Parts: sequence; structure tokens; C-alpha cells
Amino acid sequence: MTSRTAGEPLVRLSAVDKWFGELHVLQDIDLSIDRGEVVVVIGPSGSGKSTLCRTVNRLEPIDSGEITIDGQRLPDEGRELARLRADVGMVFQSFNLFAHKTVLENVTLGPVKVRKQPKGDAERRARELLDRVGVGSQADKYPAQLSGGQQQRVAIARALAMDPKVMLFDEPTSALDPEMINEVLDVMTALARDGMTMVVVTHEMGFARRAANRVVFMDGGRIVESATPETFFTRPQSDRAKDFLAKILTH
Ligand SMILES: Nc1ncnc2c1ncn2[C@@H]1O[C@H](COP(=O)(O)OP(=O)(O)OP(=O)(O)O)[C@@H](O)[C@H]1O
Repeated sequence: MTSRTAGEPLVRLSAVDKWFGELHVLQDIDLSIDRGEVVVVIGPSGSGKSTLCRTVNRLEPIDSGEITIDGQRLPDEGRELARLRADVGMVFQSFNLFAHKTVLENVTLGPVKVRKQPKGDAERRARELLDRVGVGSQADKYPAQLSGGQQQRVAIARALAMDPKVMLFDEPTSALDPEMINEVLDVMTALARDGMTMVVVTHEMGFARRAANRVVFMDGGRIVESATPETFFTRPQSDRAKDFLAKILTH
């Protein structure tokens, strides 16, 4: 059972610091994300966006601070961390599907092994999810037989099959050919509309504008701005954010 009370954020990072050797990669990060909120994380290369994303489920260890999901504090390591981490779906730039397993097997593996669901139930649900992301007809194929966009949609279905409380997307379209980017962004937009809590690191500003509730701008390991897309894109506060927007919006 969770100890979440009404109004408490679903995800909370408090005073999180992280070093890579001499590099202070995350500095005093405070971030609260409400249930159903979609937070897009943007910023220059090396500003700490991916590290922040991977920190939410403590895939990256931290040096200090605290992270809670649904009112439960994520410990440094151990079985309890593994149990809580299973509530967080992750979609990476590289799809990370098992090449020797079929699409259907990729999506049923977690529910059967981790959630201990009966195989038949897990397969039924996997087929529903594969339909939902538009690759239902590919269930019996192997990942290498699919396009990059299709593989990424399978990766999204695989994450959803675990019934996550929050989904993390770390540059999910960066490895895709341009014509496949929109098919993945459309699936993500539909998820956002369905109320999924999401943290998305992306360079796709169109997605940020249409699907985000909040844009977080990072620079030098810090959260420099946190605002609605409308406010951020029309009235960025810091010079660094203005420079960043000027660069990416002219590309
Ligand atoms: N495992 C690691 N060991 C040492 N330094 C690392 C490691 N991972 C990332 N870094 C450094 O930490 C900083 C932040 O990296 P991160 O990948 O979080 O940035 P980012 O904002 O996501 O960048 P990009 O947009 O280029 O992916 C960078 O300077 C990077 O070189």
C-alpha cells in the first residue's frame, strides 16, 4: 500500500546531487511531478537531461537527496529498489528489444517474470497494447524484421505492459529516420492525452508544445526554468534559455 495523500506529487526529487568524478552533473535538483502531468526536459547537450531522466528511477545512483514515487522513498539499492523501479516504464533512444525473442515475447516477458502474470493473460494484454501502438500485426515477427519506428513502438508497449505509474522517455526519437519520428510522437501524444504521467527528454519542440504540461530547461546540471510550454516558448526568462531557443528554432 502507498502512503500517498491527496495533492501529493506522484514523483518528487528533493535536493538531488550527483557527480561524475569532478563533474557536478546534477545540482540541487528539486522537481515535483503530479499524476497525469507530462514534463518535457530540454537543454543544451551535456546539461544533464538524460542523467536527470535516469535518476527518477535511480537507474543512475545519486550522491545526495531523496526521490519518492507515489509516496514511497526509493532506497539506494536492493530488492525494494527493484520492486519500486518496476513501477517506472523506460523507453530509451536504442529500443533495447531482445533480438532472439518475438515482438510478443518481448512484451510479455516482464509481466510474466516480474509481475507473475499467467502467460495467457500477459499475451492477451500484450496483443491489446501492440494494437494500441499500431503494430498488432507484427506480434510474431522478430525485432530485426521491423522498422526503427515500429521497434520503438514495441518498446513503448513493453513498458506499458508493466502498468507503470510513470513513463520515462530518454530521447525516444533520436535514433529514428525522420519519417518514423512522427509515428512514435503520435503514440506518445495519445498516451499523454490518456493521462499517463510522463517525463520526456527530447529535442522535438513540436511535441513539447502540443503534449507537455510543463517544460523544464536544464543548463549545467541545474533546472534553470520550469514553465508551461506557452510561457517558456514565448517568454523564456534566462539568457541561456533564449540562446538555446534561438538556436534550435532556427534549425
Ligand atoms: N557515465 C558517465 N561518466 C562520466 N560522465 C558522464 C557519464 N554520463 C554522462 N556524463 C557527462 O555528464 C554530463 C551530462 O550528461 P547527460 O547525458 O545527462 O547530458 P544531456 O543533457 O542528456 O546531453 P545530450 O543532449 O548530449 O544527450 C555530460 O557532460 C556527460 O559527458
